[in-house]
Amino acid sequence: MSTQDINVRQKPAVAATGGNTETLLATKALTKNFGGLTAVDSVDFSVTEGEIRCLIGPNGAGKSTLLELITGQLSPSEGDIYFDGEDLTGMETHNRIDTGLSVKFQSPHVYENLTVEENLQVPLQRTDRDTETVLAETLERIDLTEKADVRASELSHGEKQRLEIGMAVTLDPTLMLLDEPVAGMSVDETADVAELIRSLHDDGMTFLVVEHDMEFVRRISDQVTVLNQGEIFRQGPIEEIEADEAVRRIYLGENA
Ligand SMILES: Nc1ncnc2c1ncn2[C@@H]1O[C@H](COP(=O)(O)OP(=O)(O)OP(=O)(O)O)[C@@H](O)[C@H]1O
Repeated sequence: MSTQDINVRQKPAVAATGGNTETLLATKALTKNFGGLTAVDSVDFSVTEGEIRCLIGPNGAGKSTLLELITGQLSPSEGDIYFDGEDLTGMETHNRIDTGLSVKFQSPHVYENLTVEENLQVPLQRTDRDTETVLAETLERIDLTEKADVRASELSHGEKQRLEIGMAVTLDPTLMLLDEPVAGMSVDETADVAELIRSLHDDGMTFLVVEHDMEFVRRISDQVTVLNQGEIFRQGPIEEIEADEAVRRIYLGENA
């Protein structure tokens, strides 16, 4: 891992270069059975370098299962996962993180008794990045510089979520996986996280985001994948997805 400034990434965003279409993550016929239930059903899914891809779908569609297969918390029943040209299938979660994959789960996984800065130091122990520089930049980026010495237990829900995104950011991942990053947040907190994601994206980070909050999806993503009953139901720009009657019936009808 390099000690580069986190604001100066080696791989520029698609937005900045205007046309990189390299596939970063790909699943091939990925399947997960839980007994008689097929939660993820032969899914061919890909994320292109430089994009913010949102994964939506009704409750029980298989979104979290797909994410957990990608992170390695679950093993597939069948199929393969490729990331940055490497076959991840069968690789342990911590080794996947070393390939440039980082994840932030739905509920904050911060260390309540540690300060904000100490929390950010935990993932940095895995790397040879310049701790002082990365800490200062990450604190500023997640807008918690003023609270660097405050215990995580004292933070609001939104601040904890930003801190956990910050912990993932310290690893300078190529692909960030976020599971419902704005669940339970106020409108203002949601806007802050949207801004944080967009700014990380502008610096070249690729995102795969599972989210129910359609206003948030509209703010951050161009391309959306709709999962239904373990299968890809639709993929396309957010405007098309929102205008699609069949999608509205299976999903947006609940939230529109
Ligand atoms: N460990 C498990 N054991 C058995 N069944 C499971 C397990 N995990 C998930 N499932 C089932 O797999 C299906 C897909 O669940 P999953 O949590 O992936 O859906 P989701 O799209 O993330 O839903 P939500 O939006 O409610 O979080 C559901 O029917 C769920 O009950």
